[in-house]
Amino acid sequence: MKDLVLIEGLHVDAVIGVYDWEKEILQNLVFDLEMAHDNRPAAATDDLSKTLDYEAISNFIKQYCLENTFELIETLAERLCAKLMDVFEFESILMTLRKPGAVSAARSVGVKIYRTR
Ligand SMILES: Nc1nc2c(c(=O)[nH]1)N=C([C@H](O)[C@@H](O)CO)CN2
Repeated sequence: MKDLVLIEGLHVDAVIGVYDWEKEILQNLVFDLEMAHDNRPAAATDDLSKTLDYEAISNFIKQYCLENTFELIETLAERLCAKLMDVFEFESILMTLRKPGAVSAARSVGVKIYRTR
C-alpha cells in the first residue's frame, strides 16, 4: 500500500452544466482526492517542500474552477486531473467529484476517476 495525501470535502463554486440556465449561475461542487506519494522524505526532514502541499493543491483547484467552465463534470474531472499531474508530483490520483445540488432526490451525484503516470 502506498502513502497517500488526502483532500476531503473541498467545496468549490463553479459554472458547470449542460443546460442554458446552468451557464448563468454558480453551483457547488465537492472534491475528494487521494494522491499517492512517498511521505517518508517529508517525515524524515519535517520539510513541506518534500511532500504534496494539500493547501496549495486546494487553492489550485479553486482557481481552476473559477477560470474554466464545462458542461460535464466528467470533463472537469479529466482536465483538472491532467493539470494537477503537470504541476504536482504525485504518482497517481483518485478524484471523486460530486455535484450535490444536481438531483434533488439524491444526496449527491458525481464521478470518480483514477489516473496514474
Ligand atoms: N454523467 C453526467 N450526467 C449528467 C451531467 C454530468 O455532468 N454528468 N450533468 C447534467 C446536468 O448538467 C445536471 O447536473 C443538471 O441538473 C445531467 N446529467
